[in-house]
Amino acid sequence: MYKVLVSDPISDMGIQMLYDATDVEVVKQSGLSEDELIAIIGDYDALLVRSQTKVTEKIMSAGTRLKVIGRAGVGVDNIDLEAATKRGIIVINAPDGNTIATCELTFAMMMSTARMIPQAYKKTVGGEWDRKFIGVELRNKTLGILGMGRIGSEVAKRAKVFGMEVIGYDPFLTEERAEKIGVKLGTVNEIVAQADFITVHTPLTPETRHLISKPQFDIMKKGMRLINCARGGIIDEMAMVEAIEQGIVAGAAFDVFEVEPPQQDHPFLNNPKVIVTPHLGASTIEAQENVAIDVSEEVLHILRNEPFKNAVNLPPVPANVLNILQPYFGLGEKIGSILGQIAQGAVYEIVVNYAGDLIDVDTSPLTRYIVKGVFEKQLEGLNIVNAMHLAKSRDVNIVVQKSNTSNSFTNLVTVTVKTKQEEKTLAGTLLAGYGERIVRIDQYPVDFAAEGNLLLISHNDKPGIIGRVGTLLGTNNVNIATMQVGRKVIGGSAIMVLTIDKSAPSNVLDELSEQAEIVNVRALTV
Ligand SMILES: NC(=O)C1=CN([C@@H]2O[C@H](COP(=O)(O)OP(=O)(O)OC[C@H]3O[C@@H](n4cnc5c(N)ncnc54)[C@H](O)[C@@H]3O)[C@@H](O)[C@H]2O)C=CC1
Ligand SMILES: O=C(O)CCC(=O)C(=O)O
Repeated sequence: MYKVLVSDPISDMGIQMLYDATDVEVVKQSGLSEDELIAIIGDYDALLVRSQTKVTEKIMSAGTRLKVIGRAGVGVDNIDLEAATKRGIIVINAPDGNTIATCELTFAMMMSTARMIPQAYKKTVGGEWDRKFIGVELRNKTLGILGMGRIGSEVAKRAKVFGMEVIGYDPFLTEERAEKIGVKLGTVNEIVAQADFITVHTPLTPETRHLISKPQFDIMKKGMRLINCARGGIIDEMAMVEAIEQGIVAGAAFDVFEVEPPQQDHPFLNNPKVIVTPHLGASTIEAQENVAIDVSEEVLHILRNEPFKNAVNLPPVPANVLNILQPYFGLGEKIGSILGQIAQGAVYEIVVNYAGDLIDVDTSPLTRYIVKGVFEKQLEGLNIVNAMHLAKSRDVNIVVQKSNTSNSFTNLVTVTVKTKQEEKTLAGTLLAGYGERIVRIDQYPVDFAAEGNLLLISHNDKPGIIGRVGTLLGTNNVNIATMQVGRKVIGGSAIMVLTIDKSAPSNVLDELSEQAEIVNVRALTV
């Protein structure tokens, strides 16, 4: 039974599939302190959070069973990603579910600051009939958008409908895409100098921290308005207060703060030109359901060892590449696993060669599976998130090669594992109608499906050996399911690959090793 802890308020409707899963127990407990979380996290396989829970390294190290942290939302700045990656904890988010909610809040904030709706509301309910709130129209104004991802692009579309001119900046925004959504491209400073309204939609990173600060306020159009529904700190709060005092900024609307919640004496809170909300961008019924559904689905996939898509601490794999590579993941892992079990000594290099169909795509996700396979019997807590990190931290050199030809195979994955004592090579392919096949061990051609208990016996190709191995296993009640013999030349060295129904006891392995003409015996499980 997998145990999932939900430590922030997350839509019950959205996580219904977790409640419904017969292999999952869900516990909801919000508002825990770090120490309280540390005390209980050891019982859980998954942790689901929004933005309140700060998932620190200490919490993760207490979470000895933790496989996945699910963030029901976009930003993962409340999760220590580096610590998660080191421990092999997969971090997933729900990047699409709250785009519209946040975009619509941004628009509401822009209109509110243009027409001073909250300020007017406050006076009206306070009994004052003040009609001096003269606002500005959005039509014919210039909107600058910093960060043209999901939310920024949706804001741009709506701004166009309101008759605004839109200038955008995003290092990944191409001219073609900008043209398609009717946005002019500009640099941060060009935007700052021209815009009547500016809204930011980037993550908070070292590059975006104080993206708008004193130098930008100095060149801003007087009387402009600013909106931040992304992350506190993208706009320098103190520099903005000064810019309001200097009449540069006529109004601002902030949903997010450098420190949340802000202190009672935060200068925004009693400034009549600043509208504030308590980080409500994603707070719609629809968005909360969407993100909870997305994150629950992914958590279930990860707990059940099924493929998943939104891991934040793994490089993204485009769908077209994933479609090509996914069928090879199992094969790659098995090749790695066999090599990891048969190679004697500490591995210092893994050489992977991709041939045939595989040479045209970025194969690094597949390489992760191979590396994971090599070390899976040696390193506890290893998974595809931390496999490369753990290999590199042990100074293992990973070399990836690609070749056009693959002899008679349409695709071929060949892996060599090097230790101080020896080099071992295995090649595998996906054969139409037959699935994953291992087709070479060292220099020997073979053909078998790597599954269950295997015996690899290196021997000299002499009459009677196969019979003796069969008899010895039979008399010890070890049933042989399949047998393959590979050799290069008659009478030379050869290899025997047996799949057996249960693992052979060590005395049987010793007896096998002692047989004349048998060079070595290696038992493994795949
Ligand atoms: N207030 C709230 O409740 C919510 C806030 N957010 C925040 O909004 C941010 C944006 O969300 P999405 O649009 O879904 O993310 P996204 O990943 O689709 O877009 C972010 C964009 O920022 C761009 N970017 C990164 N560095 C930049 C830089 N130095 N200058 C300009 N652009 C840069 C990226 O290229 C990307 O296109 C999130 O990172 C999150 O922090 C998201 C949802 C709700
Ligand atoms: O969960 C929330 O309400 C915050 C949403 C957010 O900031 C995000 O998704 O990045």
